[in-house]
Amino acid sequence: MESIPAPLGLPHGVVAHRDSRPAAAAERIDAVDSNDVRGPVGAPGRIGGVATRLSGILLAGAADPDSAAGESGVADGGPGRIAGAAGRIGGVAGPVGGSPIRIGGVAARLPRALGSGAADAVSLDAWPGGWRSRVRLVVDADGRAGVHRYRSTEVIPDLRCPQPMTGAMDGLADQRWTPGAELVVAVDGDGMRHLVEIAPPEPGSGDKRHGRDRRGSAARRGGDRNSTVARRAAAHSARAERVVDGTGRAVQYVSGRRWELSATGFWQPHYGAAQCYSDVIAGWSDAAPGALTWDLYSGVGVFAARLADQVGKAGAVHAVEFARTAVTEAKANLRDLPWVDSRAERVERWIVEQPSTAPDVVVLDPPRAGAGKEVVAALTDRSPRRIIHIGCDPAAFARDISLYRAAGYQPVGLRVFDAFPGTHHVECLAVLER
Ligand SMILES: C[S@@+](CC[C@H](N)C(=O)[O-])C[C@H]1O[C@@H](n2cnc3c(N)ncnc32)[C@H](O)[C@@H]1O
Repeated sequence: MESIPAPLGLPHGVVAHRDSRPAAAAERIDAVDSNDVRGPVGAPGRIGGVATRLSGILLAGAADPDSAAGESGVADGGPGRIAGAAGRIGGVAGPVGGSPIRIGGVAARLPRALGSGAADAVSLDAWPGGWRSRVRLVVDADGRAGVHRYRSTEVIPDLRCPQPMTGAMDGLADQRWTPGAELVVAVDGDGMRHLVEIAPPEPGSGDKRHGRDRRGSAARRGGDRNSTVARRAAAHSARAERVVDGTGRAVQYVSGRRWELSATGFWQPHYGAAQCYSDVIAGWSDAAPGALTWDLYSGVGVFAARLADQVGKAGAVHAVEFARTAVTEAKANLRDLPWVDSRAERVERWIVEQPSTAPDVVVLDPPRAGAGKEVVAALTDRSPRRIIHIGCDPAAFARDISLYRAAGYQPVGLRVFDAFPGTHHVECLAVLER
């Protein structure tokens, strides 16, 4: 287990009120009041319960690979607060008020739950004004941009939020948009803001988000992997996009390499995350020249590029991603690295078709619900020397790690990043070996 000191003193002193819960990574949080940030708009529940629940989920998830993500079976720990600034993940200062329950406990318990040593829990850099480079908004019947009320389709036309990067939301509240549309705001690596309006879904297109209260059963359980994927696919399918600001083509940089991608495509939302994770991965992977490596759930190939640098042209990187646009963009952005093979396939289908030849290093960065049993089983059957697994939901992450452990892999390094300040999500990265 490597040991890297945790930087303290985040500029964002995020303290949650006891009468709210922390927002999820994709959720907007309520307006800042001095040092306080409230949870998602209209969310019930108590903050102390959330911290306890998270810890419980980690422990339950690690112990039981079948345990469901979400809130089931974990006790509410009563009132408490998540500590601010120095008390965040990996911090040493105590909580600001009352209870010892704090998010730092999550990081402290994570390695125990995973059977590893102490986590190196650090924060991504933050600058005053916000960390979020990607924001997705909805438009209400009156054409006002806003966000959904927690677990509801009701649109709250209030854009005050401390998360977005400076300037990202400028002017949006003053304009009227197409009712039922979505707005994507992306601030790219050149500091350019791109604003894209995505047309409302066609009636009967399969996108139920505007017709169904998200308090439905799947949402209540946290959503299952397939329904989430299907819903997102439907949400993105064949909806006209209108570029309102910028070019609609975001330019991003990682380790001196330039990417150009659709502003509505996936990029790590914290402006510093792609570089940060890619550095951790490059440090851990240590792939030899000529080695075979896989980048699963590869997006536009940010991690594939780092693996490609290590294995060189005598090696191979298989990058697997199901979003066709992202794969087209990966091919274009990595065209000088022809030993990267970018494929538009579902990981769960692709992986079972691979020969038993052991890859040297495999990087997995699945969506929030995690990789799951089938993928982990197929992967561990092929006995890679090293697996690097990434997840922003500690519960799903712990469940996946427990699956690796059951297959004989152990975490030998673990990093936790507070990549979504003001939310209960943290980015967890583990490197595992047999
Ligand atoms: C968390 S993102 C990571 C992307 C990339 N690693 C990065 O850092 O930019 C997860 C990616 O997995 C893709 N994805 C989700 N489910 C998938 C599946 N079943 N098979 C292949 N790709 C999938 C999504 O489209 C998304 O690009």
